[in-house]
Amino acid sequence: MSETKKTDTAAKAAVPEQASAPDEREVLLKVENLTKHFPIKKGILRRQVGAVKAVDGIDFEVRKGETLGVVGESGCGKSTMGRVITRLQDPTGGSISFEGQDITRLSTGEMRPLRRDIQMIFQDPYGSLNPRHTIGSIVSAPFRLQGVEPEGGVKKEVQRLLELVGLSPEHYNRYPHEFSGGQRQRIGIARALALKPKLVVADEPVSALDVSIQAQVVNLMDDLQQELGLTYVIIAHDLSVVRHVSDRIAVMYLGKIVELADRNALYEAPMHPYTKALMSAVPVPDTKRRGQKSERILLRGDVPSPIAPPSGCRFHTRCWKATEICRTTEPQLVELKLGQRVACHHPENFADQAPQDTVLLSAAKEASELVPDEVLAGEPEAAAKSEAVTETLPEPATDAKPEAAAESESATDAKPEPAAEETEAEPEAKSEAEKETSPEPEPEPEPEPEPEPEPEAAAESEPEPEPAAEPEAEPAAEPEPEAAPKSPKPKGK
Ligand SMILES: Nc1ncnc2c1ncn2[C@@H]1O[C@H](COP(=O)(O)OP(=O)(O)OP(=O)(O)O)[C@@H](O)[C@H]1O
Repeated sequence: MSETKKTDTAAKAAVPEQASAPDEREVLLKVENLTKHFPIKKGILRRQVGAVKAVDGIDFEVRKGETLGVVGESGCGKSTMGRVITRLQDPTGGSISFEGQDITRLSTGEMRPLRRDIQMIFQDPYGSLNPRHTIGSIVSAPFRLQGVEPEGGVKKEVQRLLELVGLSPEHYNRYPHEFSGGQRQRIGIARALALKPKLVVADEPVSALDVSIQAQVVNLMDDLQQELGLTYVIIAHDLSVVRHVSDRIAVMYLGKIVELADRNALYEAPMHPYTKALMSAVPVPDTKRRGQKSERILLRGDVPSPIAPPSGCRFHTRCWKATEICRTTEPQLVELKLGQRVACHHPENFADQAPQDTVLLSAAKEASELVPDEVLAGEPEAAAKSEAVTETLPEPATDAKPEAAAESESATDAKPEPAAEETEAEPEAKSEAEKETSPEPEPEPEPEPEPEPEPEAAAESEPEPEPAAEPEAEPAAEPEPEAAPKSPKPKGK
């Protein structure tokens, strides 16, 4: 992350103002038109009757040393995207290249050497560590699986890794249940870093943690990035975590990227209405802005089903600016400002892309509501209603579509649930995905299928003696390590 800062500073000196310099760093990961559809099968013959379009044509790239944040509501396909780009799941279509090598269709065996370079950190620090294995065994699994003998021996290296993530080398022989959530996540991070990966995909790395611990883990990841030159893709369901750590942010909605921009551009002038609505969910800690007028955007309605996404722009059913073109024509993700790609016919903070199309869809008039903070503050029910909602920054005047903007003074309930039909989707596929993250106390050591970065899979292959009974050690091994700063360090500061 410091590298980013240095790059930015150098770039600013070299290019004319206003255009933030294009990032010249080498592309590490490139994803083109990536899709992942889970088939829905019915009947005795298990005929395919549809598909959950979890990821439905996304393009992005990640440069060496940068952090790409991926945000979006639950069910928009973030985790699926993470599992597909790490090749824990096979894509349905599109391409993934890592360091210029096409890895889209590599077999398990062909992927094995690349497992060292591409690692994943999982959301659930309780579920992702095998409770029957010691910390030493868990963190050393990648060495065993890859047949790597670190200099000085595995034990010494594991103890060094434990220290690196702020744990004590003495923890080597302890079991996961002896640790707090934050400590467990550190163990997961140590395991992910064991083979010095180039790319780390972190799927909601802190959302299962207590708020007071979240900042410690975020700061740890930040420090490790600087120390080890890591490249991160960090997945989160809201903007408050990724805003501190990301260089660029991709906003996903129903399997698509709707906006991809530098962090600052996204925060200062979001262009997609959905980004704006999401941002209205981020509390504004900035004291300078506290006194200013702010309002919350309440999105109405649920996220539509990824089985049958809406035509045209997928957000049109919940967008307060939607016109006929939004219903009929899918907007492409295009770079409207330098470093800011948006898929919208009527973007915020920019000229309208379809100025001739001015008649709002009737649904748009009720799609959302802007509720001033004062109103919410004064009305308990209104405040309760807006639980899932946010504060938005004072809206910069929308140059395009003033009527639409005016119409947009209406409200929404954010955070809908994924469609119920989804549960019907291909059970085998689902269980495969679950396998990846569930800890499941396996009966006995199984033959190792492949050196997946996947924790349990890795841990399970361990032919270790099981503790006869859960070791009756004192519960919390230790208080959270080192007094880390309470709040995440803003990136680039
Ligand atoms: N293995 C699977 N089989 C069938 N459908 C799946 C599978 N995995 C995910 N899905 C569906 O794909 C869609 C996207 O799910 P995904 O978990 O990627 O979303 P997400 O944005 O990460 O959500 P969350 O933040 O809740 O994890 C959802 O509708 C989900 O039900």
